[in-house]
Amino acid sequence: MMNDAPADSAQGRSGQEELVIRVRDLVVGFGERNVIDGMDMDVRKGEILGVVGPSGTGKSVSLRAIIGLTPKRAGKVEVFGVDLDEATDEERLGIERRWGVLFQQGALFSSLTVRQNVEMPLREHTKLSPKLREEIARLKIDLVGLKPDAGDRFPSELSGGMIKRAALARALALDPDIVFLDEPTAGLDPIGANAFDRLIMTLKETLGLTVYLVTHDLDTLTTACDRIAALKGGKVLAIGPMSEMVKNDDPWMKEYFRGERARAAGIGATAA
Ligand SMILES: Nc1ncnc2c1ncn2[C@@H]1O[C@H](COP(=O)(O)OP(=O)(O)OP(=O)(O)O)[C@@H](O)[C@H]1O
Repeated sequence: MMNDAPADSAQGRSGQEELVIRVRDLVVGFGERNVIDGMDMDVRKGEILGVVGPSGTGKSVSLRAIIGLTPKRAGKVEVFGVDLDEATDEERLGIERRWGVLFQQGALFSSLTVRQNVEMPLREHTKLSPKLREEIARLKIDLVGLKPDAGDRFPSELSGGMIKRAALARALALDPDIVFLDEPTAGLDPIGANAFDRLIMTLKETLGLTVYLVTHDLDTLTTACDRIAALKGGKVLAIGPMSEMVKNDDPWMKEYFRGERARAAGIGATAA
């Protein structure tokens, strides 16, 4: 199979990429069912890792389990070399400050303006003055390509693309090293989705972000992702660049990466 050899430590061995997230034997379930059932995953520093898989296979659950929003039944999650189960409250908080999350549908507070939404993590995690918080929120709103007046608007007054950008601005509020994005281009038209992909790539390049990106979007996978992790049956079926994905003979992988939609997106031409 095409799984990359796991590195020995979160620091990485010499000559290997540095890992920022290291997941081993992760099990997450609800009721009698384990949705994630023995998942291993390495996320390298500075990469955009696209996470794909059949609907309901546990992509969002994997994201939520890594950040601790959904409890795991077994396994280990290390972020920046720290085992989150063994971290002190202080260490854990320190790590939480180093990641930002964009949930599906943006999940902005509807009663707050965009600027107040972006300020929220700064209120929770810092003692900055209101003036400084507001200034930082303005900068983040600008960074994601929204006009300054968008800051005064409420989420209900924004287009789908603007909501995603506003949610991204909030995810970037604390200058994170990692961002978790759950289907950021879902519901956007192709032009809006493409612009969002470019924004993520620019932020990765300029800010050195590591990105865990759950998506169904073949264009995003081709344009933005350095590597792809395909989940199936609660495990990582394959992880690697697109050039490896298109050669995988698993039936779902074949259909997804070499089927009609993939061909329309210009993928598959590189398949053997
Ligand atoms: N809080 C929960 N309680 C019970 N079941 C849940 C919960 N959260 C997720 N699930 C179940 O876990 C499975 C995986 O859900 P998840 O949202 O991770 O899928 P996904 O791979 O992201 O799918 P999609 O591509 O359709 O968004 C689904 O069957 C879902 O119903």
